[in-house]
Amino acid sequence: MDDRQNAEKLPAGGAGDFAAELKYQSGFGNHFSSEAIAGALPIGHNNPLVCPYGLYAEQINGTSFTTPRSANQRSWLYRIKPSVTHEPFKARSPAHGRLMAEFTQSNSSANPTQMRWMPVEIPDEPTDFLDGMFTMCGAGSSFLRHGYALHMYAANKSMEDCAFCNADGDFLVIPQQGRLWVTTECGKLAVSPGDIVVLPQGFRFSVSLPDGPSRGYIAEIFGAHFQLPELGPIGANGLAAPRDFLVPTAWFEEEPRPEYTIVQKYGGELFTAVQDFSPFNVVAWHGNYTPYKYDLSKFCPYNVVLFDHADPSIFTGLSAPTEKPGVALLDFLIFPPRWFVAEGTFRPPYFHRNCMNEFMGVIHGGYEAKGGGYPGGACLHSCMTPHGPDTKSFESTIALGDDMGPRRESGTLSFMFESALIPRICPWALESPAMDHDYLQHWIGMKSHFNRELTDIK
Ligand SMILES: O=C(O)Cc1cc(O)ccc1O
Ligand SMILES: [Fe+2]
Repeated sequence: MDDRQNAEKLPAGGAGDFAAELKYQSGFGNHFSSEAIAGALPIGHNNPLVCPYGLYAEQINGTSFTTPRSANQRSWLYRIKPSVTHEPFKARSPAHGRLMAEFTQSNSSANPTQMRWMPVEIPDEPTDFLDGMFTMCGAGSSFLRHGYALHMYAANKSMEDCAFCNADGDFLVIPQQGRLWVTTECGKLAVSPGDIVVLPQGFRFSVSLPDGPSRGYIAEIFGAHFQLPELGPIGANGLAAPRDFLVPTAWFEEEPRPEYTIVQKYGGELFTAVQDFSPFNVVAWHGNYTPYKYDLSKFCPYNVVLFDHADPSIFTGLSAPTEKPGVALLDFLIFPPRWFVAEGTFRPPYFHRNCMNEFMGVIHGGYEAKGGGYPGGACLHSCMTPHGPDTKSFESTIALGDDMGPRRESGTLSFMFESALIPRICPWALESPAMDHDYLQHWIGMKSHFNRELTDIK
């Protein structure tokens, strides 16, 4: 339990601190409701002729109107001014240049090589969350509502007088260094390394960096939303529990904001629209389409208790499905601190070739295979590209022989995204100074242990 109790969380800060005052609602996919002023939420009516306090009613739909009820997602926001009250959208100048939402032969590369990137440098020049984001790889198209993009970010300053709105897809953000204070239309979320936050398509949000230098990972999915995985024979409990997902409570600001900019990502390009008020003017809301956060230390891992190595799908925290049962558009797998107890078993991740595509990152500590990993770095093993324990891990595991005993891997937290869609790599990711060109060296020197006399398995 020690990692969970001592989970590295930064102090909450003093009076007036963003995080200290926050209240959340708990649950996954619930029909939530919240009001910042008592009586602001119309009861028994979504769209009254006149809303309480003269608020405007506005619906945000995260699924088509006609999506079956079990998957339908929408919320009603009661706001001081409607979102439409803004100047025309214009292409942002300068253009961003390192974001992609449609992966084609002309803008990105097919490359099956095992790839690893060292931890990303945080820039010296003032850079906010939006400008600090860059796409690493992805597949499919936002326009066709099928695919994903994997981004990283490295930033050092808060977004000011501007909110981001992603029309392309849902973001799942994984801070690795530095807290994120995220203001959304549904309220505020304080997110620390070790937490994740999901910002669904279309919600306006602004990110402050209370710790300055910050970096992390962002997965974006087009045309799907994350769900909790089925538990099958695991039973009714285990892995990520619905009640550990936290949803904000209504918070609003009403002061005029003469030059407030909405930056809309649409087809991977950025557009800006100026308005004279804050988009965070929602006094009350209700619905099941909301941002949410999750503390990864709450994840309850299951695994083998006698022998062999479970497939990593046992670590699925959230899953965005395709139309094929059991085939993910993007699974999010959590590798938390845990016990290794399997007897007579080669415990590190096995040698593997997968029809799926695997992208990994490290939040803290290391990862026991593939030349280790570094916090803030990343690696990609695409469809059918071999990977597995590096020479050193293989030899040292074999050398330990039978008497490994139960061993606790502490102080570690890493994750993997797994997708059926083959990623294309962005040119700036291939040319990045963080690219580890020696990655394959980790498997050099694997020697043959083939011996016709060795007939028993241990
Ligand atoms: O390290 C990896 O690449 C991920 C991974 C984990 C695991 O437990 C088994 C196979 C596998 O590919
Ligand atoms: Fe794998």
